[in-house]
Amino acid sequence: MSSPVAELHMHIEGSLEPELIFALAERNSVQLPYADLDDLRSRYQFTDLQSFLDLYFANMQVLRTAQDFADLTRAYFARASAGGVAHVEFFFNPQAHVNRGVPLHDVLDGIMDAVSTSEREFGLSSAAIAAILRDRPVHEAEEVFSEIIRLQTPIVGLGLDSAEVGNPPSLFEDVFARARSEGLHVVAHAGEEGPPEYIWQALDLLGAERIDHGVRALEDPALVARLVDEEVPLTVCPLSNVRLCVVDSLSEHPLRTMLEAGLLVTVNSDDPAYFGGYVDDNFAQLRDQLGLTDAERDTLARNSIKASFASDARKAQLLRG
Ligand SMILES: Nc1ncnc2[nH]cnc12
Ligand SMILES: [Zn+2]
Repeated sequence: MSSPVAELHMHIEGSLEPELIFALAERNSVQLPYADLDDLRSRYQFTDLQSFLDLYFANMQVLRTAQDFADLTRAYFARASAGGVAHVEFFFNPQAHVNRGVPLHDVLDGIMDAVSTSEREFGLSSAAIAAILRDRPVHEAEEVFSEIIRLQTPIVGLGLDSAEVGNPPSLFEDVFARARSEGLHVVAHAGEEGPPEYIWQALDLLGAERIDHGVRALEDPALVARLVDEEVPLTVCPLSNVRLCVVDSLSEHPLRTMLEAGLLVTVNSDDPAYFGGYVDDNFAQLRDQLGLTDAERDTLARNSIKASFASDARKAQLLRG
């Protein structure tokens, strides 16, 4: 029996499986531009982050009600738990829903309803991180964040995602400062497609406690030294990196190099419905294609628990297995 894992980098909207897209389209009378499931699946071929984001945002149009968000979140919890995930901190993109007319409280009610029962229903502790769309105007981020706070939503943190290049962390200093002053954890996607400079900014300007992806840190030895020294976790997503052409293949993935450099690396699924698998699939394919050993898997599992925002008591429980 392998040790339990915490998943720290996944987007709940990225767990929207093709079957659920069709079921929700039917439930909500949404006309899909796909003939059938095969037609939809044939589009899951990406050349870069933006080509994926276009489909990701298009498909989430089927999410309309609090029940839809609760069903989506519970479907992910069930699948993650079956794959050995014992704790999850997941992203959701409030702007992506509010901007197309879904009331924020419906998004939050649905997601938080699933979070509130995850331990009882799935044996999985869970927490939600609101992620800001970095390719949208800064004022929009500030407005949606204010509303989340006004509604006293029990999120655990604020994150930053979407199209990276040309949208540096520096733009969002103020909203991240507010999040920290509200006592929230802060994390940011950086160094996926964007340069190491964006990782420096995420650390220095946003106060990011974890870097999501961060694979391009390897291009900057001074940055690697800092990340090692300060034990900043990197939430790496191997299958995502292959599917978005960040790396050429899993066998060439820098995960082992990162571990050997002393970085606090974790393995995550990012958008599992789009990238060919959940956390357990990532580990299985790393074993088969990168030769990941059981000892390396255990290190990665322990890293994920250490890097989580779970309470010390919950961390100790998870580490005991
Ligand atoms: N891999 C990723 N990078 C940036 N934004 C995202 N949103 C969903 N998946 C993402
Ligand atoms: Zn991501």
